[in-house]
Amino acid sequence: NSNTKSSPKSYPLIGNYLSISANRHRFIQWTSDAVHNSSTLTVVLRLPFGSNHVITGNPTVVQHILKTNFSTYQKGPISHTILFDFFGQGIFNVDGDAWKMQRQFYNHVFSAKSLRHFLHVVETELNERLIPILTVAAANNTVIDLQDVLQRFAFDNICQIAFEYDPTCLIPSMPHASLAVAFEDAIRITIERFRTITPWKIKKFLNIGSEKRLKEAVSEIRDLATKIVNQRKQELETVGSDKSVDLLSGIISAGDTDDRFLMDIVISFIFAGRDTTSAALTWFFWLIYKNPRVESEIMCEINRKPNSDTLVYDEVKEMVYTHASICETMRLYPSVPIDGKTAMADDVLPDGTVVKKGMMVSYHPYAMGRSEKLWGGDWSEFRPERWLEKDEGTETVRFTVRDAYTYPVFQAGPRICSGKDMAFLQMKRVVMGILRRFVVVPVVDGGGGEPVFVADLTSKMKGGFPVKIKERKK
Ligand code: HEM
Repeated sequence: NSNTKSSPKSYPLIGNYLSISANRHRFIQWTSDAVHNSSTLTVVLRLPFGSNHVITGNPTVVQHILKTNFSTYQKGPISHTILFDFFGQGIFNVDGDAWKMQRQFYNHVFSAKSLRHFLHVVETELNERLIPILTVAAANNTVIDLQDVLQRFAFDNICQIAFEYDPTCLIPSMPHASLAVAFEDAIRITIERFRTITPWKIKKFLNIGSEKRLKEAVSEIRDLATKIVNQRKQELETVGSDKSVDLLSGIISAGDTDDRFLMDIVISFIFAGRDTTSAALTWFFWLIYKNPRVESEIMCEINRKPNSDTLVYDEVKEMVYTHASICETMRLYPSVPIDGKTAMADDVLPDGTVVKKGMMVSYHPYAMGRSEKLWGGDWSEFRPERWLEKDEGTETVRFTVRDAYTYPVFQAGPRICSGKDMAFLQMKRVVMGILRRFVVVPVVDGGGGEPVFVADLTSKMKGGFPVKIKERKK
């Protein structure tokens, strides 16, 4: 790429394979550096045997692939095959009519009415499960893994809203660890398929190594999905579909009862809901620990709210400073740090990069959030104020919406995350529920250390997030 000041070293036949392989475990940071080093914020990775992977952090290019030329940039057949064993025909792995159909159901599920119901589900899980667990941890001064706790919280939550099924992951005995590990392994191995040139199809055929593990993990996850599907079907037969607002009931009632497809829907939903909000919240608690001024501002906002266990929807919506702090967290640690499409036809990107049919073209929210060009010289500062604006006359603070293509943390365009509003509602309510009662103190010395960023598909802390919980002094 002629725009690149210092692009990764490329060799005939193998392209950038040596650099890619050496940086496989820090792929996100490495590609982020490469994007920053490019004057156009776009780089082309040369893959073995002449295929290329375009990675961009350029908002104009992002808009081009996610909106203007939406039909050219799809999931595509290669990605579909790689993801199929885990995601099947779920929304994350389909294009065209199959996508449109599922998208409509998701839109229905995330209507304002169901968001109100969802807030109620969050509050129940918060008051009956999360707060009691944190209370015990505070009383006993124990170290807990907050990343794990938040994932369990999100898992229970999403299953209840989407399928009216309660997997009871977040209870004091912390059960179902093997299911969580199965999810983790399945995602990691699936994503590794994109980043190795080891022929995973051969390993799969021979049922060896990581592919053997993937098969086991997927089978364990599908067992849970089958249980959920059967339970919903049975309940619909006895109770009828009138009262059900959940996603799965909607699809079953509309006449689609192919079990494999219903399971795919369950898996995609759990995936979307379990890892994304918990990843953002995990980094949020780390960043406010490092920035006590921000925590104090959030506390002022929380203390202005009525001190009740149940809050009305509008009260949670109005928490602008908390909202800004979560946006700021995801600028530095976007839950999905990189996300890819496949070009379905030859094209030229607005910055001049030539794209050939079949090439992967990814946008890189992690690189974008850390770009001086896009966020200015203070990009590394955690400063929620950059999302806020004061109304001159009234002195009220308002949230300012940023251009979705400069901040594509929820993707943008027609396939923008359909759970975005729900995600914010959940995250803000959890932040409020935890901070009103407790102070979260990361265990940095004596084993914890500074968190290490790792990303298979979502931005995690390597080895978890060990914290102590203290009761907040009134
Ligand atoms: C912090 C929270 C979240 C973030 C940052 C986030 C981010 C994203 C991103 C980047 C995509 C595009 C993925 C792709 O290329 O296929 C996406 C899609 C999607 N998200 Fe979220 N998400 C979040 C929470 C949620 C939640 C809680 C749900 C609800 C279960 C959800 C449901 C979906 C769905 C259904 C799609 C597919 C949309 C489509 O393809 O049309 N998300 N999200």
